Amino acid sequence: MSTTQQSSSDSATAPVRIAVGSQNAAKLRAVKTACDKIFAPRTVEVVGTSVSSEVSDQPLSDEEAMKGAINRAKSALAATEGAMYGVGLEGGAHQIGFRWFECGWIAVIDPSGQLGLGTSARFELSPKIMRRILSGNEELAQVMDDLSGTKDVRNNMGAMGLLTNGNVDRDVAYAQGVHFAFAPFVSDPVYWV
Ligand SMILES: O=c1[nH]c(=O)c2ncn([C@@H]3O[C@H](COP(=O)(O)OP(=O)(O)OP(=O)(O)O)[C@@H](O)[C@H]3O)c2[nH]1
Repeated sequence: MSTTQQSSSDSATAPVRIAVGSQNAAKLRAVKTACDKIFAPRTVEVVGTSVSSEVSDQPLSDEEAMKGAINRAKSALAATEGAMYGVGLEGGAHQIGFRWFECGWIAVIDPSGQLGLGTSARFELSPKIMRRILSGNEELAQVMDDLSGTKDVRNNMGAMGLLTNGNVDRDVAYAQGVHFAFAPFVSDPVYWV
């Protein structure tokens, strides 16, 4: 076997390394679940790094949450040697009429700078929760920990899990958003160019 054949077959069997801009366990589970499907039968290695989102701890618009996801994806890719993609996930609230909702924004970036964006499904934030977020400098995770009497909801089932009685946990909802953010990289280019 020639050297060229050897190295191309090695790269085809090496794990696909995905850099994630967070060490949040629910976010890492979401990326692993989605990427195992996207890249099957190849093995996927998810590397989580703590990076700054460069937006507020509790984004209050889709635009801000999307920006946070992009910033995280770029920083994760730059920080992780050998990564094929950087992924950023950012939870954020947004207002529609008089009501408030939360969803996760997901950004995927490759070394050429190509960007894909997606979101999880969204859920409604009650006026009781929003009053605390808007008036008290609290982020959603703190309010949910306090109201549920549990600790570290953000890394586990998330507000999504608490509000659906565990039927749609944060990692499950975010995994769908990861699939949508990978769409430009995995679907027929006829839809994009
Ligand atoms: O969309 C969501 N679905 C959920 O089920 C959920 N449960 C808690 N939160 C909270 O929403 C705020 C922004 O999220 P966030 O991405 O900025 O931060 P995070 O602290 O969770 O992770 P990270 O900053 O360590 O990566 C933070 O208070 C999160 O904890 C959720 N958001």
